[in-house]
This record gives sequence, structure tokens and C-alpha cells, in this order.
Amino acid sequence: MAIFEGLSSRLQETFQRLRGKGKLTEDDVKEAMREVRLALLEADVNFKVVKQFVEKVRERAIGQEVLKSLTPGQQVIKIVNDELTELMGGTQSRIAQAAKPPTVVMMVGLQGAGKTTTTGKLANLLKKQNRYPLLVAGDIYRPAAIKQLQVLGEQVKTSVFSLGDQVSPVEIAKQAVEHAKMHGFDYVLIDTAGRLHVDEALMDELKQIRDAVQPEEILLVVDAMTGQDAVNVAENFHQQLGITGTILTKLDGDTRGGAALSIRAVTGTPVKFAGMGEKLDALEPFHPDRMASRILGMGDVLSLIEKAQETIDQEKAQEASKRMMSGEFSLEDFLEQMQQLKKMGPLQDILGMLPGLGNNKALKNVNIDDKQIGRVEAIIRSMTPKERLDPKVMNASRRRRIAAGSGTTVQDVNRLLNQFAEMQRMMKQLPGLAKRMNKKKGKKGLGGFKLPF
Ligand SMILES: Nc1nc2c(ncn2[C@@H]2O[C@H](COP(=O)(O)OP(=O)(O)OP(=O)(O)O)[C@@H](O)[C@H]2O)c(=O)[nH]1
Repeated sequence: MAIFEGLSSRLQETFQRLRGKGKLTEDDVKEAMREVRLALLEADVNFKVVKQFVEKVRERAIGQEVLKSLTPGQQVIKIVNDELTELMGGTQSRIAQAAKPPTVVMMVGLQGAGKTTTTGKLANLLKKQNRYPLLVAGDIYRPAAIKQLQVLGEQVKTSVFSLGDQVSPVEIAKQAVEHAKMHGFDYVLIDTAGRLHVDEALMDELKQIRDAVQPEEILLVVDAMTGQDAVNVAENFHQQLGITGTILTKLDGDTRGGAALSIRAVTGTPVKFAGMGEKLDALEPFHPDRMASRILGMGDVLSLIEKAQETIDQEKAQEASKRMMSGEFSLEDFLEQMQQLKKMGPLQDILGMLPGLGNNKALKNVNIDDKQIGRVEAIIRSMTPKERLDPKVMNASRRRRIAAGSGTTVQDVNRLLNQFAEMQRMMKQLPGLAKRMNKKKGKKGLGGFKLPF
């Protein structure tokens, strides 16, 4: 299930109807706004937030310039997109940086929200930005918490500061900051204790830690899947402790989106990061604009590009695309592309970010299996370099050898080679196709263009 799926498909249906109309009347806008309101309420967005949101959009949408414009439907979509972005904070809110390092960050939240895991993920993210974080085991009550943080620390190759479970969390936090100063760490991430509910003892302890170490950031970790409960928890923590931002975890499993859309408006504090999976690299900076276009089904093209840039070796990609255009694309290139794709994460996730595919019903039934990619990889790896460059040399006995070597069948090998031949044939036609397309400028784009598999 894609994130925000319910909301996304309802809004898209509404806008589909608007787009079909040449001119909009005030009644059309009213009707659409009624549906937007229902869609947001169904997505578990706070009702006050919904009311204000719809009011703002309506005011802008019935303004003269929209009704008279040539593409009123699109104008309304743009307004909704703008306002959704605004609702989630407008622009990305980055993690603070102390004028004089280390930057002290307190991680707070209820049990089960994913606080300890997220602390590890944040260290991982900071390290990628060439920071030098210190993890601090400040949850001395949950028996496994210290060990969990130590394991995470090993995984992300980051030091963990612990004084066991017999020293008070306030003392641990103080000593950790001293330790960080002495050893040149530039971020101190303090994992604090959680409780099942917000209670006085928990808040007292957190306040004491806050007063002792004066953190630049108090980040509240909340589980996005709990919807309005997460928003209430945030309001509560903010009133009592004063948080500087939130991290929404498990957004990958959030099909509704209520917390993501309301938490900023209700607490007045920004969402800084979003947890998108259990793995340690699955924490992303929260981009309100990209989130809005994802909800509206325009695809999160920017996120995708960023992801691709992180992993794909630009030069290699350019070389491959040159060869592709000249029809010299080999199985070697094919394998290379496959590996690059794999680095980007599960194919299903990537396709979900593409415009128009996020809610594609047919796609949902197609199970894109990463194992299949693994099989293709194994087959190509079992070929000799010569075979990869010139698949024509692969006779029946070579094919049998490759199947045995890759643990597949001759049919699998044949299928791959046929697909590859088909792809090569298509690529040879590409330069010509591009020329023809340019001539027809203004007409349809690559309408019927399909990948071979
Ligand atoms: N799918 C998904 N799972 C997550 C995400 N973040 C955390 N989790 C999972 O949530 C579960 C709880 O995480 P913990 O870090 O142990 O959370 P916690 O109970 O808040 O930790 P304490 O507060 O220290 O008790 C773990 O199984 C995590 O793998 C996320 O963004 N997506």
C-alpha cells in the first residue's frame, strides 16, 4: 500500500472531474471543496485544521482569476498543492546546528514510537553529511534499550556513550556532553526513556535533562500510523516540555496521513524527518512540497531524482546512455543498470514515486519481485565477458552451462536473452524516434512507449 493512499485517490478522483471541465462555476468549486473536506476528514486530519484549510482554498479558488482562466481545474489543483505544502510547514526545516559544537539533541517520545531506532537512523544520516555524532544511552528503564542502542551504534559505526542503568539519566546526559566536547563529537543524540502514556514522572525527568544540558533540539518521535493520537501526544509534550520539532516514524505504513497533515498546524512546530522503513537508511528529511505533490499524485519526482543522484554514478550512466542511443548497449551495461537500480531500493517504492504510477491499479497487482532481478543478475554473472558483449555466441550448450551456473533453467536464460534482444532492437530505433517526436512538437509525448518488461 502506498503512503497516503486513501487521501490520494479521493483527491485525484475529485480533480479528475474538475479537469474535465472547460469552465468552472462557483458551484463546481463548492462541490469540489466539499469532497476535499470529506477526503481530509477520512484521512484522520484534525477537524479544525480541515476547516481552516478548506476555507483558505475556497477563498483563493473562487477568486476571479481562477474562474476566468483557461485551465481552471489545474488552477484549483495548484492552489490545493500550495496550501497542502503550507499546511505541512512550507519549506524543509533542517536540524539545528549550535554556534559552538556540540549540538545537543534530545530524542523524546512514547514507547513503541520508534525512538531508539530513529536515534540510530539520525546518527546514520548525520554521518553521511560528514558529521561526527555521539549516541547516548539515556533510557535506563527499558531493560533492552541500552543494548539496542549499542547494537545500532555498531551498525552505523558510531560511538555510544553509556554509564549502565545505575546512574541517573540527568547525570548520563551531562557527562555525555562533556565527553563529546573532549573528544570532538559535533552532535550529541540523547535517547531518553519512553512510557506507555504521558505521565508526570516522565515529564519531570525530561525537564531535568533539558535544564541540565540545554539542548538545541528536543525532537519528539511519534508514530504516524496512530493519526490523531500522535497529534495529541505532540501537543501534550509541547505544552509541558517545549519541543523544537517532530519526527514522524512509520510513514511508510501510513495510508491515511492524518498526523503528517495536522501535526505542524496543531503544535506550531515543524516535522523535521520522516521514517520510511525499518532499515537504518530509511530516515528522510521531511519536504512539505514533495509530500504535497505525492498526496496529489503528481509523483515525488524530486525525491526520486535525489535518490538516483545519490547512488548512480553519473559518468557511468552517461556512458551507458550514449551506448544505448548508438545501439551498442550490451548485457554488461544491462547488468550495471540493474545493480544501480538495486541500490536505489525496492522497485515497488521507486515506481510509487513516479508521477501517475503512485495509484496505478494495474501496477498494484503486478508484484515486482526483487528476487527476479537477483535471478537476472545471477544469469548475467554466469556468462563469460565475451558472451556478455556478444550474446549471439550463446548456443544451446553455453545456455545450459549458464543456467546451471546461475541456478536457473534454460528457459529463464532464453527469456532474458529474448527480452534483451527486444530491448536492443528498440533502443536502436530510439534516435530516429526522438527526431520524429521533435518534428511533431506540441503533439503527444511518449504516449505508447513501454519498457520491455
Ligand atoms: N516500518 C517502519 N518501522 C519503524 C520505523 N521506525 C521504527 N520502526 C519500528 O518500530 C519498532 C519500535 O522501535 P523502537 O526503536 O524499539 O521504539 P521504542 O519502543 O519507541 O523505543 P523506546 O522508546 O526506547 O522504548 C521497531 O520494530 C522498529 O523497527 C519506520 O519508520 N518504519
